[in-house]
Amino acid sequence: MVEQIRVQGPSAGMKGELMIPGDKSISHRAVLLGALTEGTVEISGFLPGADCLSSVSCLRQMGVEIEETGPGALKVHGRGWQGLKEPSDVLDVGNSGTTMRLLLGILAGTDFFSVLTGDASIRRRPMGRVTEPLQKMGARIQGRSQGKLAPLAIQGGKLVGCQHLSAVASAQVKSALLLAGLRAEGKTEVQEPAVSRDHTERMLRTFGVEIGQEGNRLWVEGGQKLQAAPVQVPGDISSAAFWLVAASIIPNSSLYLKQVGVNPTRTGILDVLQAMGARIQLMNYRRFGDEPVADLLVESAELQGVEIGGELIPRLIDEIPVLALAAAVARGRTIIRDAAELRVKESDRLAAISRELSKLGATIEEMPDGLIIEGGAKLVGARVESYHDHRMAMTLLIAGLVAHGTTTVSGCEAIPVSYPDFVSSLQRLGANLD
Ligand SMILES: O=C(O)C1=C[C@@H](OP(=O)(O)O)[C@@H](O)[C@H](O)C1
Ligand SMILES: C=C(OP(=O)(O)O)C(=O)O
Repeated sequence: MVEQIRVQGPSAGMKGELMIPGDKSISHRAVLLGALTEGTVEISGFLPGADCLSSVSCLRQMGVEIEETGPGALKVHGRGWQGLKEPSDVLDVGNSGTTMRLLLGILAGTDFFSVLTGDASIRRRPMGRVTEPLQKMGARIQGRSQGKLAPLAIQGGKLVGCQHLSAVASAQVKSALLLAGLRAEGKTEVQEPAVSRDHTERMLRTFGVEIGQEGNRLWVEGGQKLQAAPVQVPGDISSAAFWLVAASIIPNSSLYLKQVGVNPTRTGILDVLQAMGARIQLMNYRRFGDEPVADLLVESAELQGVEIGGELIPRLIDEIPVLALAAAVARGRTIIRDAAELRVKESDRLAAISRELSKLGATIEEMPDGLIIEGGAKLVGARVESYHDHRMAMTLLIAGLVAHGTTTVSGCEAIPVSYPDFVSSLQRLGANLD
């Protein structure tokens, strides 16, 4: 993927059908949890994004055999915790926070030593939210900043079940602690301030694990085994979000997005766009295993500003950059609150989106935990920067489609982290790129 892409705008209406690539969160879990079963997990619709491939390569270093049997088709030969091998070199998670945090939860319950690192962005991201509760369960973890920053060294061993109260609604924290809990003595409980995505719980139940639940509080008893079952990965609503916004804000557009995961812990973007006046229809509602799926038809619409915050935020956390673009061209003001988590993603997404959309003519004020966006901007092309953040790069390319003139987006090499076909899909839909 080239580092820099130029877009000529404004784009004519976008029309057509798109198969949305596999869900990143579910793809990670299919291989990571698949490796913990004692059978063969057949996966279809796996996302070949760089982040998920980092999960695959770390597992292979731990002796897990993962075969590619076709496009998006993998066979994971599970080894159970006992069958995992001490990696003979450092595990590199690349740009993937999900790989690092879920692997920490798994490694805590092994009987060997591992070292985990990643790229410059990963080495800045907070890991104390996972390492501290794992240490409380008995894991021995060391790293920079008193074990809060990667590289991290972890010596697996005997764990004891604990009660954890997470300060953030984070599926990565919740998943790591539940996984460690499966290897701990007794009961492990995790409570989060709001519900985060629940793919781990759904997949663990599919693999035969019993999980207790009362509202935002979950618990597992240690010593449970995972049984292999096939996993069909739905399309990623976080990837569909770019098309939902593009088709809404480019006049005369109509896009049919196939096979999109519509798990209610992920559909905040649909609720908010619909509240803004977007024309989105859900069709052919069905299930892929335990995950709900639908096709989405989106057509251009006049959008209006909204105010969002609270429990909605974890349901659309990764979509906020592209939502900010929709808000910038909508009528009226949008206020986004309670989204300070965006400051500790691949980039500081609150700072990045307000700075870069402002360069295109948007009026955005950054708050410590959100954004105030004055809508009605007439965007004009400029040079913009993605900070090596895949979601920033894709948002800015869509912004370039509505801006008048040339928008030059740098940092596009990050796009394959979550959406390897994004640029070719844009071209197929007629976007003027070079
Ligand atoms: O568990 C997951 O697959 C993810 C959880 C979210 O992160 P947090 O757990 O840090 O909220 C999300 O932003 C990330 O893209 C993927
Ligand atoms: C934050 C993201 O992923 P991760 O935390 O896995 O790096 C993302 O994909 O937007």
